[in-house]
Amino acid sequence: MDGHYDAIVIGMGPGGEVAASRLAAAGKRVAVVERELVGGECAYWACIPSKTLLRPPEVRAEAAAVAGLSAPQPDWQAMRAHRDTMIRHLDDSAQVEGYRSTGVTVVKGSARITGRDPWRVEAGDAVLTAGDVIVATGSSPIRPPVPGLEEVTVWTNREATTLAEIPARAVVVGGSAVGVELGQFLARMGTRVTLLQRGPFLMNREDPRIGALTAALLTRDGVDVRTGSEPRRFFREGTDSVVELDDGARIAADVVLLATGRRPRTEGLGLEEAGVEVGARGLAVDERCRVAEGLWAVGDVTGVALFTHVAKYQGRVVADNILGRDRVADYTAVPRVVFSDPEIAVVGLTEDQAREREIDFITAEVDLAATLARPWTYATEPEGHMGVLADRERRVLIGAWAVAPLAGEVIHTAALAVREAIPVDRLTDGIAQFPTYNEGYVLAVEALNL
Ligand SMILES: Cc1cc2nc3c(=O)[nH]c(=O)nc-3n(C[C@H](O)[C@H](O)[C@H](O)COP(=O)(O)OP(=O)(O)OC[C@H]3O[C@@H](n4cnc5c(N)ncnc54)[C@H](O)[C@@H]3O)c2cc1C
Ligand SMILES: NC(=O)c1ccc[n+]([C@@H]2O[C@H](COP(=O)([O-])OP(=O)(O)OC[C@H]3O[C@@H](n4cnc5c(N)ncnc54)[C@H](O)[C@@H]3O)[C@@H](O)[C@H]2O)c1
Repeated sequence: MDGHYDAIVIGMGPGGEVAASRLAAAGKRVAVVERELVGGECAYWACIPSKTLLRPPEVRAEAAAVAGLSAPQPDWQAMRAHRDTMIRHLDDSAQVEGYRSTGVTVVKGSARITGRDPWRVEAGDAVLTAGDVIVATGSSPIRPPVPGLEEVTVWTNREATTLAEIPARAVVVGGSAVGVELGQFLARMGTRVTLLQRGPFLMNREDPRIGALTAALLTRDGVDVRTGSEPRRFFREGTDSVVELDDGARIAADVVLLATGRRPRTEGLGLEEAGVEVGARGLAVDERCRVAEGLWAVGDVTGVALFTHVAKYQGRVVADNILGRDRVADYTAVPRVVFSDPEIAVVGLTEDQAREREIDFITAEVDLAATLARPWTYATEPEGHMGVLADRERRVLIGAWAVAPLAGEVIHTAALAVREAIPVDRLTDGIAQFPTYNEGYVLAVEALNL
């Protein structure tokens, strides 16, 4: 395994996988180092299990919401078995074999950078050198520094997405993507969920309107949403995990689910020793995802935007640059979708971001049920809201959002408009298929009255 390679990839989540596959396909000698499972957090403990688990309760709720159907009963054993299939029973041997069969050297172990010029990486007994190293080590959950956390039953995304039994009571700490998705899942599976969010709004990276719509959808599913609330201490009482809030209130639960954000996984990589600075947000990269000469980073570890599609995009950017095709990353209009029911989808700038950039902007919102036919053919109690933000001067969309069924699909129409700066006049002249949720965009853009 020792030897010199064209490129070494550290971490084989989605970012590392895309970079490694592209470089290998282009004929480069590639070694990859993975300390857990090839596929990374996304494949085993994040995107894939969570979206797999969310789907049956979503279908159940959809069935209950159309005329003439009654809600099917969830079969937890079958759901769990399918989740286990989707996460490959936490076995990556087929993935490892797949890479080896294409000539990629796969080293299982924790990588450490021990030299530069050429870059030298050690993992277990292996010593590898290469002209290019790509750090793709992802992120770990943040544990809030609250006293007593070690005394209670704590779940991070790992325990929550591989859960074997549905807990009776859960306190979810954090009200953004992880808290909303997993909080809704648990509530729909019968858990009594209390969700604590510091600050006044859920989804606090987005506009407050989205936070309000999110709170409404969770509340409808029975989640006790407490904004402006955070744990002051945790303690155990018998078998209960008790959370004491900053206002003194106490909530007894079976599990405390941490959904409090993530930090870059850079510890133990030997970066500082190699003269590479690591910031609190992650490994700072330039517009080509370069950290230093011959050192690149992709995915969550860069802190740019913690999404699989961004990790994969950065993997493509880095592979192209290493292959001599100069390529600069453009993060305009990255979709941000929370797979709740209904879905929450956002793209482009929030109002605060537009203000910070001193853009003269205008917004409009449409109530989809009040304006479109599709919500009525979709469900007996239709719902859905869609909003747009436009730059008055440039006459283009700079942001859009939807909280509606299929919003995660529909948002790509707006993503294209924002990314390509399609003039508002072209958008209002658009013809969307009748009856679809997509028709909402023409109405929303018209409502801007630009
Ligand atoms: C519950 C949850 C649900 C999510 N759902 C979505 C979703 O639906 N859509 C979406 O776009 N994003 C989602 N995300 C975010 C997504 O999981 C991450 O953005 C994505 O996994 C980042 O990919 P990555 O390649 O940067 O890192 P990771 O997937 O974290 O992979 C990094 C890999 O590096 C390895 N590694 C780390 N250090 C070393 C080392 N020193 N040596 C060797 N190997 C190392 C790790 O073992 C790991 O396999 C979700 C996140 C969570 C927590
Ligand atoms: N569908 C998706 O694409 C998807 C799904 C899940 C996660 N992710 C990604 O994973 C990353 C992690 O998600 P996340 O939701 O854990 O993190 P986040 O950083 O997006 O949100 C954390 C939330 O927890 C709150 N919080 C933090 N500490 C708290 C405390 N002590 N008490 C109460 N509230 C507290 C914050 O105010 C914030 O709203 C995100 O960047 C997200 O993009 C994406």
